[in-house]
Amino acid sequence: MVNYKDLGLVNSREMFKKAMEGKYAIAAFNFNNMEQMQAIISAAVECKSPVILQVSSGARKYANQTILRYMAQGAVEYAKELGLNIPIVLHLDHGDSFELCKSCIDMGFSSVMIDGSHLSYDENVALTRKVVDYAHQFDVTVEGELGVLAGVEDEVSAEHHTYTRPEEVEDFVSKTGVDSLAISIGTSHGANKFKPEQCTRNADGVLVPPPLRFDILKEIEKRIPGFPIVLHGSSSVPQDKVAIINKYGGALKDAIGIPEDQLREAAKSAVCKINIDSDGRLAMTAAIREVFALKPAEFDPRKYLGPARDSLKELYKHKLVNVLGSANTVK
Ligand SMILES: O=C(CO)COP(=O)(O)O
Ligand SMILES: O=C[C@H](O)COP(=O)(O)O
Ligand SMILES: [Zn+2]
Ligand SMILES: [Zn+2]
Repeated sequence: MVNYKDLGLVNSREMFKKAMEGKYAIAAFNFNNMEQMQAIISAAVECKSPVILQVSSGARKYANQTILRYMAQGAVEYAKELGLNIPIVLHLDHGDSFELCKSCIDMGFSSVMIDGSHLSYDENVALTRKVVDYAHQFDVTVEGELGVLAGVEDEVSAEHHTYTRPEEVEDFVSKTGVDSLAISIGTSHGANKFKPEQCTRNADGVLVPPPLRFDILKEIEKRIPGFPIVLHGSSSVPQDKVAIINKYGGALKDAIGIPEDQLREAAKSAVCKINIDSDGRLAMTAAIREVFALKPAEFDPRKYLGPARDSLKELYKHKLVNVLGSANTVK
């Protein structure tokens, strides 16, 4: 048994409280390897921002949960070495069982998500409550979810959005005791968030996605005032990265994300945590493809993972400074 407090990590409670008061959001960036972790931490330190290191089920399979936990522990030391002791949360993304959440809590995660959104309402409440009861003994914070994102939610695939029903949130929050709530208002995972036929085109012929359902968010805020809300599937799918990938042999078709203006607006509301994974994947892939295309004689992984890490760091800094607004909140 390891408690996150002994590793220098923090839970999300204080972070979300400040984000709510300061009208900004905390970035939760997914990581699977050293370069991603370094890019996240160095960006957050330079921006004087708190940050959430997020571990998905795919990351656990790819990199191993224990290794990722040690990397997060290393991240705390790394931040100090870079010159600022920023608050860092180690969070389990889309936990799908009590056992998985327990194993993360027992090995030093400071926050977990239990995603019961695909279950019946009553089953979701019961599972989430069970995780909260365990987690709170160790002061670990818990994110629950109501509503299903379109596309692929880990192994759970949903054909259509099932938007969060505002009339359920009060009951869910009070029965489960969760610390934050992920909702569905039109975002989805991956780099193809909308089909072209769902979009309109602007004067330049560029696809414009349908707006997020801010009306649902407002209704939720009214029913649970001051309660931290989480937005999954919040990559913006930068078109310059998509263009570089396709220029150098990639085949991304109709890639489209959530416009940054809408995330900026969300960050000012009760949305305290915004999840971004796909944008980092695009930044890394674009940088690596470019090196492969322009320097075909390179075979030292550091010669392409290095530029990928630099590009990731720039992307993360942009998110913290220009989109989520969490920069300069750590003294
Ligand atoms: O929600 C996410 C992780 O839980 C990531 O969403 P994106 O695929 O939009 O980056
Ligand atoms: O929630 C989805 C995340 O973007 C990560 O998914 P993953 O399991 O492929 O790492
Ligand atoms: Zn879900
Ligand atoms: Zn997600």
